[in-house]
Amino acid sequence: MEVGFLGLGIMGKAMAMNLLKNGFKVTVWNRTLAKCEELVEFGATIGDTPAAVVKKCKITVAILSDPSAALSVVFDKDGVLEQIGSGKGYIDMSTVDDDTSSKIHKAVTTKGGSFLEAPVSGSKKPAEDGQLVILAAGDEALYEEAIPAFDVLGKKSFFLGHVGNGAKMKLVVNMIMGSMMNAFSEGLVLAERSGLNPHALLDVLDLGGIANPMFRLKGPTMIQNNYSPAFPLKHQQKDMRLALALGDENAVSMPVAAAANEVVYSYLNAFKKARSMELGDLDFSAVHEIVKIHKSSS
Ligand SMILES: NC(=O)C1=CN([C@@H]2O[C@H](COP(=O)(O)OP(=O)(O)OC[C@H]3O[C@@H](n4cnc5c(N)ncnc54)[C@H](OP(=O)(O)O)[C@@H]3O)[C@@H](O)[C@H]2O)C=CC1
Ligand SMILES: O=CC(=O)O
Repeated sequence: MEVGFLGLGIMGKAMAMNLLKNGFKVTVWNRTLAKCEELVEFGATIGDTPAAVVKKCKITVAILSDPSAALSVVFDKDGVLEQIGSGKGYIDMSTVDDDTSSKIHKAVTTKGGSFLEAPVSGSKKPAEDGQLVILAAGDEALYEEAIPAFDVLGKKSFFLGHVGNGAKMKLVVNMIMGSMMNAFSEGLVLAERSGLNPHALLDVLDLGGIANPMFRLKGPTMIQNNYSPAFPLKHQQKDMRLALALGDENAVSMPVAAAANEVVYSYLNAFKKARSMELGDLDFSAVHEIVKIHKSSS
């Protein structure tokens, strides 16, 4: 199966590599073209533009940073729309809001192509290991056609119905994750400042009812102040922002998520403040630094 792949960031690189290692023919494009070279060593072909990739491949997958990147790759000059058409499928795996996804869906289908949104849950390591959870919605025939690729990329795929449902599911999940990360950071700081060993806290958490892979994976590195990016903080803040907007649209009050994103006691704008301190490219667990700063200054 020949697949086009747009976007070779942390996730895209790992995912495209998995496809190559599993026998797919992959044509890649990335805004910073130099990032394509590494994949060529593993058999990838480079497309000069998104349009060139779509022209060559029956199915093209994209995973890009945010709504504006997702729209730009489709609608700008040399973009996906220039070559999409009957018999071609476009699968956007970026985390975006349902409005963005719907705009892309409308444009692609107006030109006769088929569209699937398929954001993923799971971070750099699950992407490398082919253990993502795929949250697909849109064209069911394209979903069925993409199953061999999804089986390589993920451990489980969900088909959630019409376009927008995948985007919304992903935002709900990441809203919960962002709120949990704030609470976890506060717990680590509270343990340390009250004279407890934070490693003992991790052991206790891991044996109880709130044990989870995120605490297990991130806890030890957070204690070491190591925020090497797997899921960049700037993307987590984008997801909190989009989830809060979804809450607004549906008249759902989300004080915990709002607090995580906007106002938590006196460290206002936890995620936003972290961005302004240029922590945005670090892992989202770097929110821990903000909690620590606040706890020192209060
Ligand atoms: N990292 C993670 O753990 C997870 C991330 N996600 C989501 O997946 C998506 C990608 O994440 P990740 O790989 O971590 O992000 P990265 O920041 O590592 O990569 C972003 C990608 O988007 C491209 N890009 C950004 N702006 C534009 C633009 N205007 N036009 C064209 N291309 C652009 C970048 O190109 P360039 O190289 O030129 O900058 C790069 O390929 C995001 O939506 C994120 O929320 C979902 C699950 C897990
Ligand atoms: O979107 C991030 C993730 O870990 O999932």
